[in-house]
Amino acid sequence: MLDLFRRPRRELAPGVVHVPGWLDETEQHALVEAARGWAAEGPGARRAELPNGGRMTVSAVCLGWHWIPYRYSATRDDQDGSPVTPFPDWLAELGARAVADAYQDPDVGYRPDVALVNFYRGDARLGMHADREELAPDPVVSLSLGAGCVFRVGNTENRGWPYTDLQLESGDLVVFGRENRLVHHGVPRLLPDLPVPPIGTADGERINLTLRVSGLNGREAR
Ligand SMILES: O=C(O)CCC(=O)C(=O)O
Ligand SMILES: [Fe+2]
Repeated sequence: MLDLFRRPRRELAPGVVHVPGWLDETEQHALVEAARGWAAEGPGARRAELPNGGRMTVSAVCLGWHWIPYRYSATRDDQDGSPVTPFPDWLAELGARAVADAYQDPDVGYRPDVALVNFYRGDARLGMHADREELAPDPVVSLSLGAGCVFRVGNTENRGWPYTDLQLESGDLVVFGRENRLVHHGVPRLLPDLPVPPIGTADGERINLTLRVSGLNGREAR
């Protein structure tokens, strides 16, 4: 169906692009299935412990490199020490297509090797932060599935004002890179009352994947 009322692609700041409804329902469903598989593998998803002793409210599993606040490792050092789940080729190809579409540049080369797969329920939220553990300057690709949320895009200087709040829905793509690669961002709350297509998420559940280029090139992280 010709979707005349689709929310338009929007560049929020240089290098920060929101593409609503980028994934179709079939692709969303496949990603939810894949996320369930990764979350069930080995020690599974976990709420990572923060340096202050608290735990994140978001539960996550990593692909390619294991992210622990705030470093990468080849092994799940905060779990059973097993090797991290490999990053699949098909996901790298999806990431390349995402960046090409968001930046409207078919020749943009993008080869992600890390994914953080985040599971949100209820009051789960993500405080303002910048993704700065990567050594490469390439953009971050964010794919949203299931329940909607408020996504806060701030500035590169600090975690506060100025910022813009946007609504992310199932299937939405956000890419942030270029001069805003280190922009602060976060998820202050879910929007569980928005309609969600039947893609296999539970009531009120949101799944988000961020794809990144680690720049670690097979080297052991710090
Ligand atoms: O859940 C989101 O939309 C953002 C996730 C995020 O910023 C991260 O994993 O670093
Ligand atoms: Fe992030």
